[in-house]
Amino acid sequence: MEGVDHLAFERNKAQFDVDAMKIVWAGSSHALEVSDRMSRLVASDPAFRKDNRAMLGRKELFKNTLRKAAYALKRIIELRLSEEEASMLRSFVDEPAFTDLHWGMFVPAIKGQGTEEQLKKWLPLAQKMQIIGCYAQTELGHGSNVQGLETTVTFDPKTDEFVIHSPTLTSSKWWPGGLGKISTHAVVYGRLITDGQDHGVHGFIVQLRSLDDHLPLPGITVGDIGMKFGNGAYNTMDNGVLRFDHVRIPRDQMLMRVSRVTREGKYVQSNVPRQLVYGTMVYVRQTIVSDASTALSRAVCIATRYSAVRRQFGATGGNPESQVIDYKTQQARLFPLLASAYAFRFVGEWLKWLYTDVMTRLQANDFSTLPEAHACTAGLKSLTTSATSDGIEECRKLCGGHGYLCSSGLPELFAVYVPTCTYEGDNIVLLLQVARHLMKTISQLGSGKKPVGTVAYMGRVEQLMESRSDVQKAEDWLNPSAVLGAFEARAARKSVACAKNLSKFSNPEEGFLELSNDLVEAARAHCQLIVVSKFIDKLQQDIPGKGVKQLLEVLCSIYALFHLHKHLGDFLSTGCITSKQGSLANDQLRSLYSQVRPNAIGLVDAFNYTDHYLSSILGRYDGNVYPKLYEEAWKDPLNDSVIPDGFQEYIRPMLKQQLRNARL
Ligand SMILES: CCCCCCCC/C=C\CCCCCC(=O)SCCNC(=O)CCNC(=O)[C@H](O)C(C)(C)COP(=O)(O)OP(=O)(O)OC[C@H]1O[C@@H](n2cnc3c(N)ncnc32)[C@H](O)[C@@H]1OP(=O)(O)O
Ligand SMILES: Cc1cc2nc3c(=O)[nH]c(=O)nc-3n(C[C@H](O)[C@H](O)[C@H](O)COP(=O)(O)OP(=O)(O)OC[C@H]3O[C@@H](n4cnc5c(N)ncnc54)[C@H](O)[C@@H]3O)c2cc1C
Repeated sequence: MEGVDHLAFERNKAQFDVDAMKIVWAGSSHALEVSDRMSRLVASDPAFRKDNRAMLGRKELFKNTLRKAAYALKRIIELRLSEEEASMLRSFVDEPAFTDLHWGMFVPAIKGQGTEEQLKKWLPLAQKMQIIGCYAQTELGHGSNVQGLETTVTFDPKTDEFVIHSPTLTSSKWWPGGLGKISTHAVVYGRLITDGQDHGVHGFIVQLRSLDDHLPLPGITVGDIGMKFGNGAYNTMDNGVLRFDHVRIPRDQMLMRVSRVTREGKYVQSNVPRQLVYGTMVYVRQTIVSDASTALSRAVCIATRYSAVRRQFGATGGNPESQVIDYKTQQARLFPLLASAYAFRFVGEWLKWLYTDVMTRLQANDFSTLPEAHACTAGLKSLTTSATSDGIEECRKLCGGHGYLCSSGLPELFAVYVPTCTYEGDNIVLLLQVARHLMKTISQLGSGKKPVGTVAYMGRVEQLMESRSDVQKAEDWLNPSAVLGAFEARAARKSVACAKNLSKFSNPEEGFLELSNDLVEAARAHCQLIVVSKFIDKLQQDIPGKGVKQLLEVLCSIYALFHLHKHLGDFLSTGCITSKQGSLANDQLRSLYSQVRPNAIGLVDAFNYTDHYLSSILGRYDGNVYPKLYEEAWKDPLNDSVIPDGFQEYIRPMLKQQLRNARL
């Protein structure tokens, strides 16, 4: 039935102010107003239709993406949208495109690594999209190991130019988004060589294609690397391959904030740490954490609404069957994901603050918080993207068979999302970076250096090695200090155990390789502690709205106790809690799930997603699932004709032959 809200009875159950929660989710009333306006603008414009993506072939799909990108820019200019509004509009278009890399990496790379002069020259061109850029770092043979890149950039003092060359097949740039077909320019990373000396990896602005006819410039071979996972999905992006054959660029196209090459060919390092060459990755990892909460909340919104619509078993006395959301097993799978979506939102907010703070300090030549920023962005990127990818897949299963249909929105969401576990740093490689930071922190404890920021708890390591949880009844686990105490003790003990084992190796690098599994686990425990503690910090703020804070407290406890239950082995084997306390946490979880149940639909409504953005029949706001699923099936091109192409050609003769054989 059109126009009827099939979920109204669920919405009436909410015990909190959903509109106030929308503001908390968006970050502020202003952010909510802008995102609401931009999402409706996109949803109401047929040019941004996206329900046919899975049916399109690669070329059609790609052309469609280019049309949308050009149209989005036209609308941004016509409507005189601010930078904030434009960025929101692009995100609600919801289609991976070359513009993600242009705005998300090319522009930030120039901003972060360019000199004032370079910013003046390149930023206006990029911001007006008079040039389109990408981020060309990864090579066919080298991705994680950035120091291992092979592309050479050799200074030629005779002409005051750099010569860029791809000396081997494995040095071909491979993967950069937007590179394959569209970018006119790239920030290319290669080994800087002056006077025969290799100075390691640096970034350079390189023009790839003519601004007149879009053909590759001399010496450049460039193309798309081919179809990727899933139909539609990330295939709207032209991930590319690029080779250089002694391509020349002017000296002033080296990004020279960190170090520079003089006219005479002298390599000069500034006082800025060389790791700033990796700055763009830190920036993007930070944004990926907030995006994780968006992707997970989309999947959770679909699975929650559908779980309230779907009924199986339990029809008694003429009553309808039970809503599957009432099954405790469904709640125990779904509600921790709902809690994780909120947890990632708040840790993402905090990480944005940390990043902004580091940037302000860098301007004042204070580089002291850079290692913390690197460890936090790397670790939280890893933790949140792995949990979100697994969470989207769990949401698909929570929707039963219908979750496997493209019209559920979940297969495409998963296919688009899952490479976040790999790009911008493989998740295991990044956790190993966190582990290095933890081991370094522990090794410096003896020197009197006080750990600060997210490793400050290591300063209390002696106390944490001895501490015992004082939880005696299930409700004690609602106390934030009980939860924090357990998570801090577990993280500290896992790191200390690694440090002790490492000290047994005469060669620390050998030890690091040998113990890498334990180190990854220690890093994960540390990152979970950060998420829990930032959720708790968020709850210290003034949060207005009837029942909003109380419900967030419930979600915070669910996030923490779910992970305590999931990693019970860790908590028990490190002796942080007893098995009795572990089972009390589980008892408390059951009660928390019951508190979420009447509020579940309200909590996903608070994400304020339009049906266009969700792109899911199962997650429709009005819950009118079955008639729409039925309608949608008939739209499949296979149903255009009663008898499909190929039947007369292959199946009819086969049937006839089989019938003939049977008669013989
Ligand atoms: C649905 C519609 C919307 C669509 C949404 C799509 C979203 C669009 C956005 C993006 C699209 C996708 C973008 C993907 C782009 C990419 O993938 S770009 C390529 C990214 N590549 C990587 O991330 C490579 C990973 N590897 C590394 O980062 C590093 O090489 C490493 C961290 C593994 C370090 O290797 P190592 O060789 O050990 O390090 P060194 O270089 O020797 O340096 C060691 C010291 O430097 C410190 N350090 C390392 N990284 C950083 C950093 N980033 N910042 C600060 N410091 C850093 C490290 O801690 C060491 O310090 P110490 O010496 O003090 O121990
Ligand atoms: C969709 C997509 C978009 C991308 N976009 C861009 C882009 O715009 N620009 C760009 O430059 N790049 C881009 N990339 C490349 C991406 O950044 C790399 O693929 C990523 O950094 C992982 O590196 P890799 O492929 O070399 O993986 P590998 O390092 O080869 O990983 C393979 C396996 O080895 C393991 N491994 C590697 N090193 C270690 C270690 N030290 N210890 C333990 N295990 C290890 C990994 O965990 C993994 O299991 C993109 C990739 C994808 C998939």
